[in-house]
Parts: sequence; structure tokens; C-alpha cells
Amino acid sequence: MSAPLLEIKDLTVSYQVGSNLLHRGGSRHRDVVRDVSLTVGRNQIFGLVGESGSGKTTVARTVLGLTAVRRGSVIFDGAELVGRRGFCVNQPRIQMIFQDPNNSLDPSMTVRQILAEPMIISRVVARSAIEEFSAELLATMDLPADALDRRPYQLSGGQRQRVGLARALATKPDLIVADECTSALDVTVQAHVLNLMMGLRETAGVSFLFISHNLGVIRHVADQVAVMRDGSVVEAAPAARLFAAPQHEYTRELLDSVPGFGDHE
Ligand SMILES: Nc1ncnc2c1ncn2[C@@H]1O[C@H](COP(=O)(O)OP(=O)(O)OP(=O)(O)O)[C@@H](O)[C@H]1O
Repeated sequence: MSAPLLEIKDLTVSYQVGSNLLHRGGSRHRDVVRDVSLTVGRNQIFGLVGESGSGKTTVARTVLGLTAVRRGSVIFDGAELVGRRGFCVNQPRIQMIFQDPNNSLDPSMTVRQILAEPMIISRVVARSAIEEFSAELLATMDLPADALDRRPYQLSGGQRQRVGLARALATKPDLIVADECTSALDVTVQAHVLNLMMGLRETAGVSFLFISHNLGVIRHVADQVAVMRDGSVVEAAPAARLFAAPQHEYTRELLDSVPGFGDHE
């Protein structure tokens, strides 16, 4: 049997609080993620949900090599990603999409350049195939072919987010880490982007670590869900079971706080 796509085991991450100047005893650390374990399967959308400050983004940043691991391991396709300095090594098969495409897409570049850049850097796509693959990515994301010649400001917010997704797909990744990637979009545009992402599971064989504080969005997209509170996972279960029969008191509280989510066991 092949290894799971992503296994996070007993992950603890801490941030420094205070400084040497203020605290004579030296700087202190605070664990913001504590002993978190979760497994993302192949072709799976794994939803990570929890209140603001519960540590969801910190988990994502750690997998992407932006924040150091204090303890634990991050195993991708059977190989340990945590390097000697405590950061996960960069893995082109893991990509991310950001909450705000306005800040993540270079305004001076055309969509053609935005899509070509990761293909050139990662060398996953031959130079001679870049134009064709770019057109294919636009079609997959329901974007018009002439979008290739536009710059981000000449697109709508939903189109920009779909360009962000197309760019993430440009290196043919196995995993996309999506942190609040649709929360800036209005509801119908959000549904369109979410449905496209769900389709990618089958068409591109991509898994998602999908982070959101929005339970409705998580229920719509996720196969598996983990609920975080105060740095820890309090409950993890297949989505259908978690929404129908939450086991942890905090999950029940979270569901009861959203109108229409209270009719669980
Ligand atoms: N660079 C940092 N230095 C110190 N503390 C930080 C840093 N980044 C985040 N934190 C703290 O770590 C905790 C977890 O933050 P994190 O952003 O992971 O939560 P979150 O669940 O993603 O929240 P949100 O839904 O609001 O984005 C919070 O208490 C936050 O204040």
C-alpha cells in the first residue's frame, strides 16, 4: 500500500514572545500548535477549521517551510520534509493559494508570464509545451483564452483567484495548501471557485489542505475534517460524520453557533 500523501505527526510549533531587552531571563516561547497529527490522503480535500488564532495558518506555514518546527514530523509521500534547521524543505509538488490574489499576483506581469514563471523555475513543463499547458490551465479554470494577455487588474476578483489556482497547478502539484482562499469572494463567485477545486481532485489528482473558519465552506468541500482549538486538534473525522454526529463538546458548540448547523445528534 502506498504511503499517505501528507502525514503531520505530533507537530509542535512555537513563536518567540518578548525580547531579551524586556525579559532578563531571555526570550520566551509560546506553543501555538501543540502535538497536532493529521493525515491528508490522495485525491482528498482535508478541511482544517477552527476559531481565529487556533493555529490553522501556522500549520500551513510550517508545511510550506515558512515557520520552523519545534517538535514532530511532516512526511510527504513517505519522505520526511523537516530539515536539519527545523524548516520543511521546499517541495514543488506542494503549492499554495493565498487569501488575497491582489497581493499575490505581480501587477506588472501578464497572466501568460504569471503561469509560465513557475513552469520555467520548476522545469516540470518543457519550454516548448508552456504555451499549450497555460491555455489548458485557463480552460480548466473556466477563464477565457484572451485572459493570457491581461494583467491582474484587468480581471475580476473571482477571475484573479482562478488565475492563482491555475498558477498553483502550473507545477503539476499533488497537494495545494489553500488558506482562506475564497473568503474575500462573494458567495456565488466563491461557490464557482470551490466547485472547480473539488473537480481538480479527479481531473488533476490534486489533494487540498483546505483551511477556513467558515463551516459552510468546509462542509461543502471537505472529505475529512479536523477541528482546531487553541493550538490542538480536538476532533478529526470524515466530514459527513463530523457534521452529523460531532463527538467533542467544542465541535458541537461551533456547529450550534451557525444557523442551520444545529441539527446534529
Ligand atoms: N509571527 C508570529 N509571532 C508571534 N505569534 C504569532 C505569529 N503568528 C501568529 N502568532 C500567534 O499564533 C497563534 C495562532 O495563529 P494562526 O495565524 O496560526 O491562527 P489561525 O487559526 O490561522 O487564525 P486566523 O483564522 O485568524 O487566521 C495566534 O495566537 C497568533 O497571535
